[in-house]
Amino acid sequence: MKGWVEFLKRKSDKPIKITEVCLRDGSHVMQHQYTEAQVRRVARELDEAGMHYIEVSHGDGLGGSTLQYGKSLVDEMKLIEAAVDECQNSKVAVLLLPGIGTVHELKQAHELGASLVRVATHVTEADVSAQHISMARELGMETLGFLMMAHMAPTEKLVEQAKLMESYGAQAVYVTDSAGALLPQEVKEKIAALRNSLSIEVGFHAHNNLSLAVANTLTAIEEGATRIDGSIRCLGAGAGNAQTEVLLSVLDRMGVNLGIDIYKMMDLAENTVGPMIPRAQEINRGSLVLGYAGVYSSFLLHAERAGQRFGIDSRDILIELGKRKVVGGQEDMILDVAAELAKARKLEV
Ligand SMILES: CC[C@H](O)CC(=O)C(=O)O
Ligand SMILES: [Mn+2]
Repeated sequence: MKGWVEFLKRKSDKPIKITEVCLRDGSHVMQHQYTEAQVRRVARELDEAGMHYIEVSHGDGLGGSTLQYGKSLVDEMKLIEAAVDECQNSKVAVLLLPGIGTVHELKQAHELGASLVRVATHVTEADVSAQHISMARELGMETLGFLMMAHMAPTEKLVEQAKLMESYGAQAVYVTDSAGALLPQEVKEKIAALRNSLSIEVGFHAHNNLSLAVANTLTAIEEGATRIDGSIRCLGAGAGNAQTEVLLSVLDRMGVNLGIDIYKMMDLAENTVGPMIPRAQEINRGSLVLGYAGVYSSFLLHAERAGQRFGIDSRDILIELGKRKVVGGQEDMILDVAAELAKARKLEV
């Protein structure tokens, strides 16, 4: 494996940095009901294990605690403050989706000790991140761009959008595989294109809907991605992310030691996070079909309801929605598609 490590060094001179997202992406799974005690314990144990960054926010980012996105049990600012309080070395990160979170919340999180922000937009809408990226830089925060649903844009478009984020001041841009739909070859192509076109770091955020999260993350690293996300025990939306303790174990076997204690991560997964999760994170029919169709997890329930109403298999609805490249906020399309499919089938009979 020495060859692999040498190969990686040629791809990037920057060290790989891991962001643990269970306290943010996992908030979706916890239905935003994290208690302060849970956040304190997870943050403390991650810190003791040597985790580089710990992301803490509502699942939909700062300001996400609303009726529309799900109310948090505990104000996320309180949770951010608690995580900062527990961390001696790990840095606390936050997620911000312009339109959901505002500069006001960003300043508040920064005052409480969050030192890194990822400003997230749909993969074709980087232009809405300009103000938030520049404000975060003014605050002195590490500021990274996060291009969600990356499978929906051709590579040239992704590069164009990442360049916009770079021009606004982002210090890295992530390829975010929100639906867990990217295939290894696509990850390779997208990360390589960004590495060749940007002068900043490139990151990768995987989801495990097609059981490819760890494999895709290794491919991203091989292509020079240095900002990497994982969720311990797969505690992230849908089928979860690259399982952090598994990814770290594989990297260690490959000769890449990131200074994070693997035994401590395994124990944290087993004794702390496992018992906290409402039900085991698995790739069930729902998460699989979301990855297969390439649509947001918020569409699943609506598609199932529409399927029942129109007598159509919800998988057919989701696949058609994927083909039409629907984005979050276009949930009204679900009924249209279901009605169209039902009509077409009646005509066929
Ligand atoms: C809605 C925000 C989303 O959970 C961000 C993210 O982690 C992703 O797109 O994968
Ligand atoms: Mn995610």
